[in-house]
Amino acid sequence: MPEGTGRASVLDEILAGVREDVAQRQEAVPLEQVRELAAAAPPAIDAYAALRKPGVAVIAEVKRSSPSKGALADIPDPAELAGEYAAGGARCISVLTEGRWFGGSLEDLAAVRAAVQVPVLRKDFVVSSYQVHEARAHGADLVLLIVAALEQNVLVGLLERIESLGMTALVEVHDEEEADRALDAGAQVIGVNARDLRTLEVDRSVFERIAPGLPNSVVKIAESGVRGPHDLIRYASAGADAVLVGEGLVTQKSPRDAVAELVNAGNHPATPRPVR
Ligand SMILES: O=P(O)(O)OC[C@@H](O)[C@@H](O)c1c[nH]c2ccccc12
Repeated sequence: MPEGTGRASVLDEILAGVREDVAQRQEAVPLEQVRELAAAAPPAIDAYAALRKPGVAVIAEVKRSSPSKGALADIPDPAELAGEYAAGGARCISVLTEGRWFGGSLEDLAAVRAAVQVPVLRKDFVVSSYQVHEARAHGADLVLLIVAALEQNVLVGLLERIESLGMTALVEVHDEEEADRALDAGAQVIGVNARDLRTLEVDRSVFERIAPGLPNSVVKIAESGVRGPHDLIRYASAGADAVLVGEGLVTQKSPRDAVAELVNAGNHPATPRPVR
């Protein structure tokens, strides 16, 4: 609990629910069984390589609702939406699998996996290796790890588990201290979230502050707050290899065109390239 507030942060509340839900799923399907399903899944796609290709990558997110905005879009068929995203040129698809606040599920992840060829991210509040095996069993290539939610030793353990299953960890940070922890843990793909998960406030300058301190070998992803091409260009100017976009796409009449517009901006000769 943050000092002096007397109330858990949003992140703490979300994590408490996630722990309950994981415990329930583990009752129903024991770890051993999920491990076997993960081992039997087709191999993960190399997301690091995909995100390092030229041009600013667009990671398009399947997101029904959020703690800050409530309901965003119904999304009756996540596979169809993911297909639209891929047709628009999305380099990667992010699928929220948290149910209580974001309206997602592992079924959404599996449906999206079956519908597209590009890497797929399990976007959730991962706190145990059970969830990492679940991610792989449902076809994930990338798994989000949120530094603010994890003790350092747990972060390191989960990152190793993700890599041991052939997947890539997207390690999310919100300040310099968290960025140092991500690098210490060995993160190769770092997402800077403009939204503070404790307060839900969006500050797009956070990426500009943190990105210059990250090594060139690290894939740098600007997360949240991309409303259109101008935000992508702003993040690209600060060194973003990729942007992760949810609300700005699910609320569009044509998510495919909206992705294509972002991809075009990211490929434009005037858009700054990341330094390698
Ligand atoms: O909808 P936006 O502002 O485009 O944001 C997308 C993504 O960055 C956001 O959904 C997100 C970033 N990190 C998270 C961690 C958990 C849940 C959600 C997120």
